[in-house]
Amino acid sequence: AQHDQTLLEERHLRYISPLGKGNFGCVELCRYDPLGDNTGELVAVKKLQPNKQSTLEDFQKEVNTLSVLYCDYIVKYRGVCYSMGRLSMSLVMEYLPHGSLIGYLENNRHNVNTRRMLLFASQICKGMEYLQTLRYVHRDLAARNILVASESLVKIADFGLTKVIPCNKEYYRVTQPGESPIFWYAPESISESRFSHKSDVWSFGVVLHELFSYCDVNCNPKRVRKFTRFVNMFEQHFSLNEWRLPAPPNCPPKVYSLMKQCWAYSFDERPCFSSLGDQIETIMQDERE
Ligand SMILES: CC(C)(Nc1nc(-c2c[nH]c3ncc(Cl)cc23)ncc1F)C(=O)NCC(F)(F)F
Repeated sequence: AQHDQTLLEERHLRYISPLGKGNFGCVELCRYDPLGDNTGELVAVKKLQPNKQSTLEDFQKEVNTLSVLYCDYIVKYRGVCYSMGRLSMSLVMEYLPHGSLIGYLENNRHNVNTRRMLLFASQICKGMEYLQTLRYVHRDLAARNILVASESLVKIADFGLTKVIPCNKEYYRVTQPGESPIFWYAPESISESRFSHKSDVWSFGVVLHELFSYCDVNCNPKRVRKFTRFVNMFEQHFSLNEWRLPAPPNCPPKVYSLMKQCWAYSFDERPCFSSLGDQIETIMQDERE
């Protein structure tokens, strides 16, 4: 698809407040207000600061990725904005007022029930299924990268680490793995830096666990950064004694079994996103009765 290079003018971007730090840069809440009368749209602006980790072409790839994605369950791209004579660029996305899933679940614990979690899980599944049709591997699927659009709609965001799988292969091998959020990584991603749709499925299992534990940090360890000396400990944990996260409190057994399917040690035993979506729909039916 032709990359949609919607060019937005920096002079119409009104800074409002900081939103957070993502992969490759900070993200700010702005209003894109060409009429100058405050009727413009609120947007999330990801400013790239080229540094040792990320270059302009990394950022251009993220823009190209997001600009061809049209899906209800993926954060919408609004355009790019160049400043300082194209020396720095910003990725402009729709602003979702409820923020990331982590904050939302922590603040709305009481009124998010099993059915709502299953609805969110099925939407993330559909978004991942769509990504897969374009041969994209997200590589950073985690509750912190899911945005809440409304109390009944979530969207996948932060495509800074997303890669396209080459046509003649079923996986993507990362050459210089930077800091890696290994708690969400499949074993083959930790030990061989190998990423595929099936490693995204592993991460989806972790997102399911985060969802059903209301992203309660006591239910899962903090973000552990990859230190090579821990790698083999993690690997033997996963394969030999089948170490897996315990079921979150009050998690329906059928949902925990979904998580365990996603955490199959060998990636070809893990379900695909369409099968996961079907299984979630079935569990939703049972929950409705
Ligand atoms: C780095 C950044 C800013 N972090 C946060 N964004 C938003 C946040 C709140 N509303 C938003 N609308 C759009 C976007 Cl791209 C972000 C937000 N809220 C809290 C954040 F920490 C982010 O991009 N996180 C990944 C994402 F949550 F988007 F998956």
